[in-house]
Amino acid sequence: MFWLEIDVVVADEHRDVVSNVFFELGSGVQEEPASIHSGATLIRGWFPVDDQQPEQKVLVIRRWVENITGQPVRMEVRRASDRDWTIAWREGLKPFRVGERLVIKPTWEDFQPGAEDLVIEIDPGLAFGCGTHPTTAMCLKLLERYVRPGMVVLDVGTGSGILAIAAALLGAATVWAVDEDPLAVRTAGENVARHNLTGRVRVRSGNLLDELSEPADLVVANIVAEVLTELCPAAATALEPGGFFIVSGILDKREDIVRRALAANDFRIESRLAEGEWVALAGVKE
Ligand SMILES: C[S@@+](CC[C@H](N)C(=O)[O-])C[C@H]1O[C@@H](n2cnc3c(N)ncnc32)[C@H](O)[C@@H]1O
Repeated sequence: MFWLEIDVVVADEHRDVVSNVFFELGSGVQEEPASIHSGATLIRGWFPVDDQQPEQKVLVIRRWVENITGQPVRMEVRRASDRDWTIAWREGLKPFRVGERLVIKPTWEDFQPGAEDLVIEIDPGLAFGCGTHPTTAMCLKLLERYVRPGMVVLDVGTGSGILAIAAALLGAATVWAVDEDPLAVRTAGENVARHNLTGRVRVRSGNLLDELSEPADLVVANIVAEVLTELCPAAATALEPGGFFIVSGILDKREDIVRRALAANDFRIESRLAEGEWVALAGVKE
């Protein structure tokens, strides 16, 4: 594993959202005015990457940033010396509640649960998904609303595994947790094992949508809008009529393209949550 130092210049209006995404992708973040571009900010982050797959990490980061800015961005990428940015970041993270019953507890913090609480002990490690990002929190709330005991759930882009673990704690019989990033697959596997859920939550690389051996009752994906639209046809095939597709990672200005792709694949939108610029939708397969 090594670190990449990445600079990106964005208009000031996008500064907070891009910084937040850098943070959630496991990076420390520095911001400074980009002097040659008035009204623009240079955002610098340090990202841990797998030795085999640096280009993939850069591609994921680029997708996120361009999804926010709505246009191609110039990114400068350098290899950086080791530094443990995760330590300062970890200190800020405390147990917190999402929805009615779910509690997110960082592994290194203490928490006394109530009788009804479902505690997700998470170490995001090098993957997205410590629960603080609005898109993750909204997916958790929608899972609470839609997961029923015995369901087969597919979590596409599992990151830290947080949504897959939540689905299992909410009663899903089988959860497939998949990600194209090998660091996420490793981190999710560790988080699932910590909950003794390895029998019910199966972590795999890839997206599995095309090769699932049994129909799913619910698919959840917290990925940028463009990727969600690409996933819609396969999600429609994986789900029986009446099945649910929960999607987030959608900026409000991109909501239209996701709604269109859902409608084109016979999903009727049943729930919409919004927080800041982010949107989550739940569709039912007709
Ligand atoms: C924003 S993170 C979501 C993590 C977690 N599910 C959450 O809600 O906090 C998106 C994840 O999707 C993965 N990903 C992106 N495109 C994918 C695809 N086409 N198939 C599988 N995984 C994908 C990324 O590697 C990343 O781990």
